[in-house]
Amino acid sequence: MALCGAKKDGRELKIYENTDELSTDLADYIAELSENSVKERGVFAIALSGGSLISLICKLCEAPYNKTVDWAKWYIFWADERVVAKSHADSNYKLAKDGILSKVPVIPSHVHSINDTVSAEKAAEDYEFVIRQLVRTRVINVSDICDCPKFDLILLGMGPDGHVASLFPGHSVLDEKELWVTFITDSPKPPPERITFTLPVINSASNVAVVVTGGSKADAVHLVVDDVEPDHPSLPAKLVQPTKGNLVWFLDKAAASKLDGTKFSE
Ligand SMILES: O=C1O[C@H](COP(=O)(O)O)[C@@H](O)[C@H](O)[C@H]1O
Repeated sequence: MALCGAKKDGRELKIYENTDELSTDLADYIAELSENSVKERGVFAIALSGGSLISLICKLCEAPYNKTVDWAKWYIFWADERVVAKSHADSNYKLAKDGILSKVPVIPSHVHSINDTVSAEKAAEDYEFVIRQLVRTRVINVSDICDCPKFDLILLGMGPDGHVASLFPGHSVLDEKELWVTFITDSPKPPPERITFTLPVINSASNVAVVVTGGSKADAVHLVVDDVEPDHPSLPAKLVQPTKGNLVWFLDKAAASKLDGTKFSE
């Protein structure tokens, strides 16, 4: 059961004793959003991240979710991707394919990975083009307040430096306002070439979940959630603030260990 503490800035915090409890609740959360979205729109457009997130959502491959989730209605995207071959160990697509997508009955044509045969710049352009086509046909919903897609759910991890997707602290792409998908060639975390959703796209989603585990991220969680040094040079995770959507942070106790006096109730 989560030890929950409401926090400011519209962030709901869910804190768990361990990653096993977190994974179970996260699977429930995703399954419920999927069910609601399929009821309302007939489809579920979800964007994944890479890294530790994938092992934390693996329970979706197990009972009851493997049978109860309407996998054929899922359209799958990546909030960020490393520009490497899809078969490369660094590929976020490969991580999700091996960990989840190969184990559940998603429709292969609904899985929208990047073009891995072109430059980072072209891969970002191509990916935005694909998303624009799917917005036109409303497979992906559209924001009613800005020119942005409105994903049903974007799942993000966070690095110890506060990066989310491939939006790194102090990087100029944090200021991108027009593009939906952009690229970097100087990622401080290898590999250097990546594509990423921009902040306007992340902040237009109906639901955003930031999933963070481990003591190595406790300082960053504290800086972001407790809003330490409000004028601190932008920590990307702090800039994740959906305009109209819901924002939930899933934390294990280790990641939450440096939060200021949060009161928890079971
Ligand atoms: O490089 C990346 O890092 C972040 C965080 O990864 P984690 O293993 O520390 O959870 C990840 O969310 C992103 O998708 C990935 O490309």
